[in-house]
Amino acid sequence: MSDHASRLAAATPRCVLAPPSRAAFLKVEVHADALALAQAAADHIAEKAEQAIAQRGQFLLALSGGQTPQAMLRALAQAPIDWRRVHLLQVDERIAPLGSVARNLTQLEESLLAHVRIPAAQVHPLPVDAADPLAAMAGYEALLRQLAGEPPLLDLVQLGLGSDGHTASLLPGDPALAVTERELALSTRYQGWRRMTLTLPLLDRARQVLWLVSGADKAAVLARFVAGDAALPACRVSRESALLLCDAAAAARLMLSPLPATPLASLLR
Ligand SMILES: O=C1O[C@H](COP(=O)(O)O)[C@@H](O)[C@H](O)[C@H]1O
Repeated sequence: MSDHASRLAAATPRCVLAPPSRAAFLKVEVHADALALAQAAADHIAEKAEQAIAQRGQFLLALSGGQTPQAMLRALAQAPIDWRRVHLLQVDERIAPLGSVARNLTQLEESLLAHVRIPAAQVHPLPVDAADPLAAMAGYEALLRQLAGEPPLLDLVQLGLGSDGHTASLLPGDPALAVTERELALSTRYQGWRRMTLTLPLLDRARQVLWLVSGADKAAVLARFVAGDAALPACRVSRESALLLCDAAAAARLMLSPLPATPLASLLR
């Protein structure tokens, strides 16, 4: 861990505001390491689940794939969540065979679904196995409207940040980034697979977007993301209801300001 990162973690400035401009303000929490980050993310999701269930009777949660969420999924499996009231959706998925290690669903099943009592009918994998993916996508959009209203509004969407600045399967230069009239889109081939992804309007509408970023290999792209580098697909996602959780290694290149105990802090809650 760099000196800057250790100081950041040691001082435990868990809540910080990342400038550069008011419009780009992002609430950030830095945690000491990947394990602390995973636990914090699981605790946060459990808290949001409790609130949503108390207020609306259900919790609509969309989870990303990749390596970063794995520890969080294991922590989530131990969290006090009423899974009977949860609907679980995927943020994105590779068009790969069922059970393949390339599928985000495979890891979701191993790390979370095998350990919690969520009714099978409330797990909604993206329909990448369909013979006609476009028709299946329309069906999934209808399901979203049925569960989450018109237009659909998810309670919490957890997003990751790829080293190239992609998030979900919204990839640099991909036409799926420009889709505004649909809730789902297909990407071009990327690292061997075409993918299905939630689109920007659906992500932007979520009651909360929870970013999860871990590891020194993400420090450079995270600094660009926090600074609002418009070249990154991840920077296209609204920050209005966003919270970024990262570990100190990923935060090593961030310049952050402590969240003041002023009216501004309450505005951001
Ligand atoms: O390809 C993907 O990568 C991103 C980032 O994954 P990470 O392990 O580097 O955090 C992920 O958010 C997305 O769901 C996944 O399909």
